[in-house]
Amino acid sequence: MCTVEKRGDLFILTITGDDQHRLNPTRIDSIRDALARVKSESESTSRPSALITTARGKFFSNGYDLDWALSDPIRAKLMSRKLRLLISDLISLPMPTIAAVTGHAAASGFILALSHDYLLMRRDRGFLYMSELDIRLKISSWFVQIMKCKIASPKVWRDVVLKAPKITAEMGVDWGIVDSAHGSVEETVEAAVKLGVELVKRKWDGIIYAENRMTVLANVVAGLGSDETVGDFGG
Ligand SMILES: CCCCCCCCCCCCC/C=C/C(=O)SCCNC(=O)CCNC(=O)[C@H](O)C(C)(C)COP(=O)(O)OP(=O)(O)OC[C@H]1O[C@@H](n2cnc3c(N)ncnc32)[C@H](O)[C@@H]1OP(=O)(O)O
Repeated sequence: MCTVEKRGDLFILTITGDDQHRLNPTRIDSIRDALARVKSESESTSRPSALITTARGKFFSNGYDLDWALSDPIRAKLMSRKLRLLISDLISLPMPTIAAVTGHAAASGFILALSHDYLLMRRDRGFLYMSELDIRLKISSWFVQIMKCKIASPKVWRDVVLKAPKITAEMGVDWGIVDSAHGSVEETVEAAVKLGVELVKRKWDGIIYAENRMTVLANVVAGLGSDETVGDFGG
């Protein structure tokens, strides 16, 4: 499901498996467990660190596991609640976070990538794709909150949700979604490591870093807990 490698002061969380890395409770729990290990280790050493999240294979994450969820509304609510807990873990993590997107990231998989402080992406393979319109699902209101906090342009919000484009890394850089595009999986991860090392050099206090991130993302934090998001079945 996922592994965590310590490389110097960096934690590299890799979503594993040759499937689509669909977000169901089992996979979400495994990522949350990995984040809990990262948090606890960083607190025990009290050394500044940074998290890089990447994935093996063709997919970063192809979004919710709808096959699992569609059989029962309770399952959909559970999946949504667990994803909101995972995003909350990321937003409150006491270190900088970098998504090294080396494959497709669709809908909640896109949101998982976007919920990192930085989003680096492979140029030749992989789409960021908010697919709800194409698959006849109502987008979650809290997804839009995250997009509005992370992407500057209302025209981009409109296009991402109401045109459901398959966004490449280069398009993502142009639209202000992706921080940088890279030639291969290796180059994307290498660039993420380089960025992580630079950020760790600043020796910020992790608690203060997390508090400031949550202040910047206050609207997202508020949306993660509200029952409204669960009620609208928007995840
Ligand atoms: C009773 C229950 C009540 C309701 C229950 C509700 C459920 C929950 C509540 C609702 C929540 C709302 C919010 C929803 C959240 C979700 O997560 S829902 C799930 C969303 N997931 C999806 O919809 C999946 C979307 N993914 C896809 O459509 C595809 O997997 C893909 C991402 C488009 C990839 O397609 P695929 O064909 O597999 O891709 P490839 O073969 O890799 O590539 C296709 C061609 O494109 C070329 N290519 C790939 N990357 C690039 C690139 N970067 N640049 C250029 N070209 C690229 C690739 O080479 C292929 O080209 P060809 O070889 O020529 O075909």
